[in-house]
Amino acid sequence: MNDLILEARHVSYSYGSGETPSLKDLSLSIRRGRRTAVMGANGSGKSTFFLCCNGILRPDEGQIYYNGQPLSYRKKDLLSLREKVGIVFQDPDMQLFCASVYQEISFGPLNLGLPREEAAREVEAVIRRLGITPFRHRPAHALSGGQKKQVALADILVMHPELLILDEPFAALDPSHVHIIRDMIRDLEKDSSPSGPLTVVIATHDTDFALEWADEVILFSEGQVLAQGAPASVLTDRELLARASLDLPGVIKVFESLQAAGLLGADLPAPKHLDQLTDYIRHTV
Ligand SMILES: Nc1ncnc2c1ncn2[C@@H]1O[C@H](COP(=O)(O)OP(=O)(O)OP(=O)(O)O)[C@@H](O)[C@H]1O
Repeated sequence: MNDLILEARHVSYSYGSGETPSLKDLSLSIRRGRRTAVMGANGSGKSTFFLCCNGILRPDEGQIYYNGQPLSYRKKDLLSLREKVGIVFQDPDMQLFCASVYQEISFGPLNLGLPREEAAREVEAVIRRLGITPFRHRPAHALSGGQKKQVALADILVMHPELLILDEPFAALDPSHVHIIRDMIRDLEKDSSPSGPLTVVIATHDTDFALEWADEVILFSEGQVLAQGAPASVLTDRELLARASLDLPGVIKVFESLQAAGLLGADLPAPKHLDQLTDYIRHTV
């Protein structure tokens, strides 16, 4: 099986003739089963790239490859691609259109032709798993922003995608809903589809989350890839972060100031999260 689930080669895209291109000769690769964080300033092209990944947008130039094959834009092939590549949009209102939460989550499996009983089993399982039971019969438009995000994720997970793209899943959430969505994301590690482990791509501005969660980070700037690599190297590079309008992770700021004060060894590797930093301190004092 191809190690790369998705690859973009020299992709350019403009929303209209005469518009500044939103993607400019962009090339990147996403490895199967790896957790990838896509980061960059507002307007750097992340959402536009995602829309190219499931064929909603077609590049003006260049090519997207899925499982080693160039995307085909025939209707039948696009429907099949969209079963495999699920996008949870930044704004859940772009995604939710059925009368009730239950109908909303059932729509995909029924539309796919799953027998009613099997579809109901799948829907019940995802409703339980994502804690949607208390509002399962409410109309989607009457939910809070956090609840809508839970339903939007359920909508996609019930389809068992191979590649799951979450576009800024924490945007506009209060801290308790950020926790709920973070726990859901951690729980996704158990998921797999018949063709292998689930690959998750998340667009976020939260460098602490990316440092802890991701295996790989891709930085976007002005429609191009500025850097792609391990979180511990990309997210500790102040110059790269400044060019992508991102902050140094908080845990790295504290780590570096403890090193500068001589309280932690200069040779310690960057911690991935607070617990690791706490361990360093415990072993030093
Ligand atoms: N529907 C559209 N029509 C015209 N231009 C658009 C459209 N959507 C996005 N753009 C432009 O394309 C560029 C890239 O936008 P995009 O939404 O892909 O960036 P982003 O990195 O996802 O930003 P954000 O972090 O704010 O979500 C921006 O200049 C934006 O104004």
